[in-house]
Amino acid sequence: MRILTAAQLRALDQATIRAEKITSGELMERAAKAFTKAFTRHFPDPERPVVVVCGTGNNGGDGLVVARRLKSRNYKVSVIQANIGTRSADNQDNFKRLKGQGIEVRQLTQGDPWPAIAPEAVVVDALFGTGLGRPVAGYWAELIDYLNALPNFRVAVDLPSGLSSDGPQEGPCVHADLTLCLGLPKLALFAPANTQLLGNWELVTFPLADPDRLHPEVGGGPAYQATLNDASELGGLLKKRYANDHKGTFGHAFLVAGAFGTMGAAVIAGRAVLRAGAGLLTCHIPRSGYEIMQISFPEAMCKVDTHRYHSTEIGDLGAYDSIGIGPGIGQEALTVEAVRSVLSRYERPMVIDADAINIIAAHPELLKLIPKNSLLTPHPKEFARLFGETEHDFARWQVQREVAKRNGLVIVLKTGFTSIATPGGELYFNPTGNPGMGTAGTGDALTGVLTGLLAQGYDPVTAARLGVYLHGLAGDLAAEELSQEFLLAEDVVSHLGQAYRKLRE
Ligand SMILES: NC(=O)C1=CN([C@@H]2O[C@H](COP(=O)(O)OP(=O)(O)OC[C@H]3O[C@@H](n4cnc5c(N)ncnc54)[C@H](OP(=O)(O)O)[C@@H]3O)[C@@H](O)[C@H]2O)[C@H](O)CC1
Ligand SMILES: [K+]
Repeated sequence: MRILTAAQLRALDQATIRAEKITSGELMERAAKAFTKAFTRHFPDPERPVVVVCGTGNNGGDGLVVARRLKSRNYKVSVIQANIGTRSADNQDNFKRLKGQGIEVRQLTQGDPWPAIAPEAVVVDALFGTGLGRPVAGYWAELIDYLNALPNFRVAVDLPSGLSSDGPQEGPCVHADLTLCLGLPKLALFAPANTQLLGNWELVTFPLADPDRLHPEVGGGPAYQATLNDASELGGLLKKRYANDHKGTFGHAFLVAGAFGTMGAAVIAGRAVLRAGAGLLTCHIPRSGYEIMQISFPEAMCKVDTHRYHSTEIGDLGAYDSIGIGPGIGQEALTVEAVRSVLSRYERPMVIDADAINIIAAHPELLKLIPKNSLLTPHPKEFARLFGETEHDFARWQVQREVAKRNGLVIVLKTGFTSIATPGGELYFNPTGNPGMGTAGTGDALTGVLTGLLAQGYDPVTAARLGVYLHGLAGDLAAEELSQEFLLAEDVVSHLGQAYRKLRE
């Protein structure tokens, strides 16, 4: 699913109107109908009052339609009409259509005292959406502050009012508890800095023209900002397994992980390699890790380093279909040389994580040695060490894209909505995963999953998109069963089976 800018979304609306020979009012009706359906799912009790705060653009127009539709479902709904500017045509029409419906409408004009809102009411925020042209200021900014200070539950129509859809946040913004985003996702939904403003968000879909078919009109195509990975597409990318396949078919993965005190990273990553479906796994570990590995993970083969505590000399790499390097390896001088040697000798895409990333950050000349199309999986701090600090999320995505393209790498930036930048210049966002996965070892599990997918012959971009999705979905399924608090990395790994099953459905 494409992520469009506000301007592209406007063009897509127009393209939909032309292609389907509908009016803009009918399109607004579609959007508001879908919103109302989602809203009533969240708030099934019609006795709970709903106050819709409407602006004068089409976001306000959506709000007016939502009020009318909620009223027809017997909700106790009223409207606060903020007279911000000139009403859009569809706003005007829908304002007229409120008459005679028995809906209380309170007008709010600059300078008016703030309207009282009962604390149990759900506030529907329809002041501004994607048409925001500048930071909100003056009286309307104070209205936003007033709404934010209320104890009420706030549901944003499309976006929290005041949120910049395509760039860093400027100015005041409604703090939504729930955002029901209309039609297609906007980039702002994925920015970690916007988490508090958006609350939980959901996409509310309704029939819109396909932006890929209409991209000349929408001004998109390669210029689309990004893509949100969805199950329907990813499910189709899973490889089939055939009766005569065997462990050789599914690849032999090699993992360089663990050191004295961090052998758990090797165990978790190793399990994930095989649970993701690789046929064979060899782990390179320091001598002191040998018993730990063999006992806790008998399915793995071990190559033991000459050093007792660290990996220092890594032998022949020719036999392996994929390599994962980094979890728990530390940054000892001899390990740095071992990493350098692996990077310079291996010629196929590999997975580089954790300490291997920190080693590369400390020795930038290593970046050029990384085999083309390899996967780098930094979290934001590691990303900053590698590629420098950025001012905001949007700038970081830009840098992520540039460095992926320039170096021919797949860069997996691990955030709430992990982003994947490809050598071809695309940016994908992942929708699965939950805060319960912020626990030790889940990153090692991801390294394992990605290494396991590469071993099975998935191309690196598909491996990244699938691996991040499956890892997050396994975490979601585990959290559903066990709670977010309880979650351990091994729970994520042990739910990979269910995640595969669900994705194949
Ligand atoms: N396909 C869909 O998803 C559909 C979504 N729809 C909804 O339409 C809005 C976008 O509507 P639009 O009319 O383009 O814009 P807004 O309603 O968000 O706001 C425009 C009005 O607000 C004024 N404005 C903008 N910034 C400010 C500001 N900082 N201070 C005061 N006033 C501001 C603007 O006035 P200008 O002076 O800038 O011209 C407009 O009056 C989208 O979010 C969805 O909710 C449609 O229903 C169609 C389908
Ligand atoms: K809004």
